[in-house]
Amino acid sequence: MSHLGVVINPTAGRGRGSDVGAQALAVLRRRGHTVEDLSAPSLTEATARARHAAVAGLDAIVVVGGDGMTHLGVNVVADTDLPLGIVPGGTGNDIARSLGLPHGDVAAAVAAIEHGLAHGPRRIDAVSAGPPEHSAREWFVGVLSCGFDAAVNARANSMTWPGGSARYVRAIAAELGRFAPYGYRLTLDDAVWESAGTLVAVANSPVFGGGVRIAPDALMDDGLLDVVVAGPFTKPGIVGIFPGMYRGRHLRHPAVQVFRSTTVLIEPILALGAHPPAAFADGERLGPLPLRATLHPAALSVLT
Ligand SMILES: Nc1ncnc2c1ncn2[C@@H]1O[C@H](COP(=O)(O)OP(=O)(O)OP(=O)(O)O)[C@@H](O)[C@H]1O
Repeated sequence: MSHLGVVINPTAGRGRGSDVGAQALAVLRRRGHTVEDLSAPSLTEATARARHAAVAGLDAIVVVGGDGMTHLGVNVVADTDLPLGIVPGGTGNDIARSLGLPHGDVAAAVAAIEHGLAHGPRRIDAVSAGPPEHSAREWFVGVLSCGFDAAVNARANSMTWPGGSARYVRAIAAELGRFAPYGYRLTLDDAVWESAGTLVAVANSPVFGGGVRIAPDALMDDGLLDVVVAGPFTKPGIVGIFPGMYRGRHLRHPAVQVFRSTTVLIEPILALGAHPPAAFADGERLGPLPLRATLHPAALSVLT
């Protein structure tokens, strides 16, 4: 039996997180594991508690929630041998889905964790990102984005009403109203893309934003980032391309390109367009450009 540190986000999945978390604790304890509840009132405090516990002889950290909680777990265990278990309880759960983890079924999620504990974790790539001139880095495993969707995300987070997906509809409308193409320079392993653009997504996994297949061919264990860039769309152009993105159809558009690279430096070029919005990674705010993202092969152990 294992010694597990569990971090629950009670607010995940529009408030379902605390129920899913209570179920996860009960199932894990019933299965004979020693469980330490490391949850806290905020993401920052939960991260600090998990970091503290991680060095005290746990067999794994288990997060309960959405992509934000996976992001927390990744930032605790990346580049160590401590494995990460995920009980999906978020709204989108894009990373858990990309890993093929069961969602909506706590017992099945716990079975996947136990399978990983018994047979050894799966190693996947993780990405570190931060300002090029500083050593401070944050990890992610999903998608970093610093285009139109990041502006929408930031705006939705600043709104107090309405709730749920209606908030995103309102945020999209507001951001479309003020949209002008952004100016970017991307320096990749063997290419430079310098252009006005609408979207830049640095993808380790294929899906973000609650089911948008932004980089359909991205693999989490191929040692490469899929860097998706979109040229300067008009406002109707953005509206037109969006529905097809759930199926990855945007890649057929001549203004959309995908680069593969192990590292990417993203800089704002104001001579080419507006200042791009601050980046989000795994759905969490990362910070303003310039940013460098570097892929670390097999840097994360996940229980699947
Ligand atoms: N007690 C808490 N512990 C951890 N995170 C919390 C807590 N309270 C609020 N949060 C916030 O929850 C957000 C992460 O939510 P999470 O991703 O787990 O669920 P979700 O948004 O419903 O799912 P998804 O991202 O998959 O759509 C973070 O931005 C964090 O600030």
